[in-house]
Amino acid sequence: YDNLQTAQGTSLYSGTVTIGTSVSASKYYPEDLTRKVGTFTYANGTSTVYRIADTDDVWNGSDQRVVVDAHFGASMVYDYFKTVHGRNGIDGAGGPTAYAAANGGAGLISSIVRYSTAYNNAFWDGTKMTYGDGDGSTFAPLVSLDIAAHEMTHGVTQYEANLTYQNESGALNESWSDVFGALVERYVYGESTDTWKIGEDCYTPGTSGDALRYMDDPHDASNGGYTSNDDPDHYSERYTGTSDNGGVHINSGIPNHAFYLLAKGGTHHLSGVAVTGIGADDAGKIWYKALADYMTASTNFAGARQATLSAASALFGGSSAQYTSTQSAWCAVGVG
Ligand SMILES: Cc1cc(C(=O)NCC(F)(F)F)no1
Ligand SMILES: [Ca+2]
Ligand SMILES: [Zn+2]
Repeated sequence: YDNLQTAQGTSLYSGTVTIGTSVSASKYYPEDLTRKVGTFTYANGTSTVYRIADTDDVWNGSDQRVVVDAHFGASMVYDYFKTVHGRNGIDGAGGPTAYAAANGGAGLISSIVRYSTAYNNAFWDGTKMTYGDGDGSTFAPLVSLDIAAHEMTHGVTQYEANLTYQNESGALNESWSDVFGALVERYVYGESTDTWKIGEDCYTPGTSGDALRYMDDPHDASNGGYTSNDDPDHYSERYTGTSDNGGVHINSGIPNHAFYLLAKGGTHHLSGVAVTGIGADDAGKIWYKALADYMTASTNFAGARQATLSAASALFGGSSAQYTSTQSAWCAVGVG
């Protein structure tokens, strides 16, 4: 929601849009032909998708807020990967765009809002982004920037390592999405304590200060410690059951915390291992290169440690502070 003002103040989406072969006059669509990013909507509670239009390009209707935020989010995710990592879109080639092309728009990386009814989730389905409105209690509409980046990073992972979505490789898949969710939010709004919270802008709208996950403190000790947000932050605490695809949203706390310690430094509350922070920019470069060049579908936590060490060595050298801190970050969380 916090992006609506941007749309009201300026013509964030302006001008005519090429629709198929003809150009429509003075009708405004949230379709950015430069970034190849477009946002569509489900008709309330149906499975019919349509292109939402506006006549004056001020998107302040009650059903337009989620469109603005989803489109803003996708645009910022595109800009982050292009500007920071030199990656063009989700698939690395300015796409995938087939979905929109097949549904009446130009070829665009598509986001769809208002999925289902009171749907407390968001997801990348292999070709496009989809957001629920939330039930208004557990979630407000799930169009917050870190969630958009989290989900669209599942797309990036799919075209790169394609980490199998279960057990340790699945927890890495989830963690890499949380990491780039945090990094995109930091890229747009600057670093703050919210950077390391996931979903804080849409989780429990009736409660301030909480979040879906906490990279700086997966156990969420601030909330009385071992609570509903009780995710592990050390390998010795990993979940080994079968729910949640083998704990993919639970064990993600372990690599999430490794990334946090690498970026910000600190001493692990359980292992007592101290990590000298290298900053989120260099940590993000290591994490991206590991995903793109060294990780595969079956990579586990030990493999992720090795992949990030290989990336740190390639980027900064095997005796660099970045390499040494990558070693200690994984050691702090009990991996390697
Ligand atoms: C349990 C559980 C957590 C998630 C989750 O993280 N979803 C992505 C988000 F965008 F909705 F946050 N899904 O099931
Ligand atoms: Ca956040
Ligand atoms: Zn996810």
